[in-house]
Amino acid sequence: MNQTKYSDRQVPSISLADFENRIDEITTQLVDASENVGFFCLTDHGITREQVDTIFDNSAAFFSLPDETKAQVPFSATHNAGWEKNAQIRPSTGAADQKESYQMQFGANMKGRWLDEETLPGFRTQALDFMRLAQTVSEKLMICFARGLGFPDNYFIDAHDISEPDSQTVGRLLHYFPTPETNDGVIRHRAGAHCDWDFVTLLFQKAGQSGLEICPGREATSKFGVSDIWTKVEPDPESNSIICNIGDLLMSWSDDRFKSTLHRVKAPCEPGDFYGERYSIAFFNQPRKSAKIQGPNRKYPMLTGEEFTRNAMQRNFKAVLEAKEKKEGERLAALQGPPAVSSVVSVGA
Ligand SMILES: O=C(O)CCC(=O)C(=O)O
Ligand SMILES: [Fe+2]
Repeated sequence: MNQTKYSDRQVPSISLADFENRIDEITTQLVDASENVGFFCLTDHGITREQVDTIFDNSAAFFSLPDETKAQVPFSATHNAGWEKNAQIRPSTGAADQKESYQMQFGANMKGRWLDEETLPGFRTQALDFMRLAQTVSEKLMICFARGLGFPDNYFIDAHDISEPDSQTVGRLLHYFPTPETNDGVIRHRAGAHCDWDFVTLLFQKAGQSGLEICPGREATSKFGVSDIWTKVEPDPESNSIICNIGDLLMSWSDDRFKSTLHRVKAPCEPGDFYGERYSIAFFNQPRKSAKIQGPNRKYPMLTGEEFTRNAMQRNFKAVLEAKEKKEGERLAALQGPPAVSSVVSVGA
């Protein structure tokens, strides 16, 4: 395997301190980061280290439950919510990520996808409390993005209203399994290269559990940045910062002015890589189903939030199926036997 090429690109750091008085200054910084990098680091965001630790404790408690218990709240591709294990096949790899994840929402999509209180006392309340904190931070970003694009301040906040039953915003707990350090010839993927399809993602990492890498979209020369130059984004417990990235939705809503950026959690395979168990938490800002999505210059036809999300899910699902079909075609060509039946799921931002 060729060695991964790296460079130390600067991920801009943006402080939300004294937000009310600094909105315009923060807007300028956010617009610059969104136009040029697609990733930025938020500090002074108001979520304390203890609050982040608490949700990571809840995440560990959830994932330590037996699979049969977690399977009571299975992932649904229609609702983009629930638990999956070793089931997310990324178009960039055509193979399942070696991880499990649990996606939670505020609205009707979550019906029947919470474990009961006896199984995991306090979990639901604390998870929703944390998601509300992430929403509060997100709404500050939304005001800035609205100003940057010439929309009224509340424009994106209304389109992402989590108190409405058609909210599609997702809090995602992720748990990557330890990877054997011996070279056993098996190629494993943690989170294959992808762009998120949401508005903006807030990512919480744990100290020492590295692996997140980015390849800014304007610099990637291949669809999934396979042999491109990547940049490691290390967790920074000192600053308690949140890593944020622009998703496809905001890219489209800004008429491509802001860039959705390729990223991955690298499958460890080179010296210095982190092979241990890894936990992370992502908060994907998704539009209400009824939101109307169109950029200021109307570059793309108007879509509802429901249509945008459905298209994104289908795009991923289609690419996965095509990858599977291609593989199967190759297998059949070699074997000349009957086709095998298999099932796949597509999940994520
Ligand atoms: O686990 C991470 O650090 C990143 C996860 C991610 O990119 C995703 O779930 O979309
Ligand atoms: Fe992602």
